[in-house]
Amino acid sequence: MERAAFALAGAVARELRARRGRVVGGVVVLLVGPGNNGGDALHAGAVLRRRGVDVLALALADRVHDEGRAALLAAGGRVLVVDDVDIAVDRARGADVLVDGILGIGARAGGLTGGAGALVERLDASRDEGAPVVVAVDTPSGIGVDDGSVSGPVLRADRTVTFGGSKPGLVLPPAAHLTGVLEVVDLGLALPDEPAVVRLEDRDAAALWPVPGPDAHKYTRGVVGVVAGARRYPGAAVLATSAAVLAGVGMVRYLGDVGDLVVARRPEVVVGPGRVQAWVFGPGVSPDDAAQRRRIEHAFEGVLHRGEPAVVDAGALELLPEHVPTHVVLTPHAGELARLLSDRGHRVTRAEVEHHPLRSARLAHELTGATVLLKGHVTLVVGAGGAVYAQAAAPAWLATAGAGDVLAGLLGAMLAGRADDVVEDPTLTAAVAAAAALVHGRAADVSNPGGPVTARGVALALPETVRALLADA
Ligand SMILES: NC(=O)C1=CN([C@@H]2O[C@H](COP(=O)(O)OP(=O)(O)OC[C@H]3O[C@@H](n4cnc5c(N)ncnc54)[C@H](O)[C@@H]3O)[C@@H](O)[C@H]2O)[C@@H](O)CC1
Ligand SMILES: Nc1ncnc2c1ncn2[C@@H]1O[C@H](COP(=O)(O)OP(=O)(O)O)[C@@H](O)[C@H]1O
Ligand SMILES: [K+]
Repeated sequence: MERAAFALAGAVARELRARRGRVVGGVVVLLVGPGNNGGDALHAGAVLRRRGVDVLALALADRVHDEGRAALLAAGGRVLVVDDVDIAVDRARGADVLVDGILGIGARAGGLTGGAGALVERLDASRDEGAPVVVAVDTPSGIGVDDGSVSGPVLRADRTVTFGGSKPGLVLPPAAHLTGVLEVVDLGLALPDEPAVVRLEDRDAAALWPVPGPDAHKYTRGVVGVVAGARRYPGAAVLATSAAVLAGVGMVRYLGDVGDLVVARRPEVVVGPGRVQAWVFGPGVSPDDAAQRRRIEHAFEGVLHRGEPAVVDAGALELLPEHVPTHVVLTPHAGELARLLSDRGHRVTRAEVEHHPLRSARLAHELTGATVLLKGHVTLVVGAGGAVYAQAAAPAWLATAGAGDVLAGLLGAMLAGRADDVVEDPTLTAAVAAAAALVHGRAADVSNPGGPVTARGVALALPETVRALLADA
């Protein structure tokens, strides 16, 4: 606990220096709950008090960590037992830094209730320019530590100082939005080898990228077959094929009704059937389009019997066979996932998927056998053996029509390049899908850092994004 408290005090001191230029004379208010999480906050408060910081602990439980409380008082800090929420709000608002030590990994489901819940709700509703910086101890209090669920009020943190190792809830939506900058403090504890939820870094994505060897030719690099678009939605075909071409693949084949347009925009694309190593089904396809429907149903034969990997997006999700291998990747957004689950007897709404994205993606994986990539601000991937990835590299500007078509084409190219590998190693598909989400988000930033992006711009930025990723690895 001592090590945790020192690291936490260090993080708070840095925030004080950033806000006021100096640590001495800063005002820190600790929100203290009943357990060790509150104990960490109190011990950190004692360290800060000895550095000349004015520290007030608001005790939000009948009893708080005895040793921590004694340490803070011995250092000259103050403890106020909260029985009036108005007074607590007033004190908390006067702080430079608020330390959220209400609950950590011991939090039960159901979120913050009582005085703590009321206080947090009031504080979160009044965050303006001058509001205190919030540093969460271990986790923002009240989140679902194992599944990222949010079932009550949570004080959004600017920074979370977490101990021993990251926790699933800190990277899973919706709680991931409440974490702020994540700082992991190594306490030298023995932790399980594999964290339950993985976020790939740039160098992981680089290692997964299908880089052609010196003796490569177009068929060894892989051919991706794209069944997308219709007279009504020709753009989806252009975007999906463009992304596949620009991600780098041996060849892109297009099957559909708008081949002329696709070739006019991307002369590299070959129109018509032939051997492929991986498929992209669905962008811009409506399930009532009989011709595209036939093409997709026919191509699924290859997926089921010849082991061809596939990306199943948008309109093709409704054509998914009952059960498919894990080298099939579904790429729904929350609305499409709600539809897919409802069609299979689990009635859920889009809002329910957004509230419980991990549970929903897991259920879809269990029901279909497919690897499931659920798109959103944090993109989740659930694959073979229940492996979970959570990628959050994308700017919100990426939420624009056609961006999903680009992701489908990009992922199809990656799967075509590693088709044998993903069939041989079922766990690889989810990693490749997570890498595609990472590259997609990075490409949005590369196309126009900090500003609006277009789906076409994201596709055009893929070559530069991949080059930089490989160069830095
Ligand atoms: N486990 C470890 O190895 C370490 C833990 N540390 C700290 O200890 C924390 C965990 O401590 P605890 O296990 O004491 O758990 P917490 O401090 O998270 O809280 C547990 C207490 O809160 C109550 N409680 C739980 N959910 C509640 C809810 N929804 N509403 C009201 N009351 C609720 C419980 O009855 C219990 O009294 C970590 O988050 C971290 O800050 C650190 O000191 C470092 C090492
Ligand atoms: N708030 C957000 N922040 C970052 N990325 C987002 C956000 N919302 C959506 N995205 C991403 O934008 C893309 C949108 O895809 P999708 O919903 O399929 O759109 P479309 O079908 O029009 O192409 C997905 O890759 C998704 O992960
Ligand atoms: K906390």
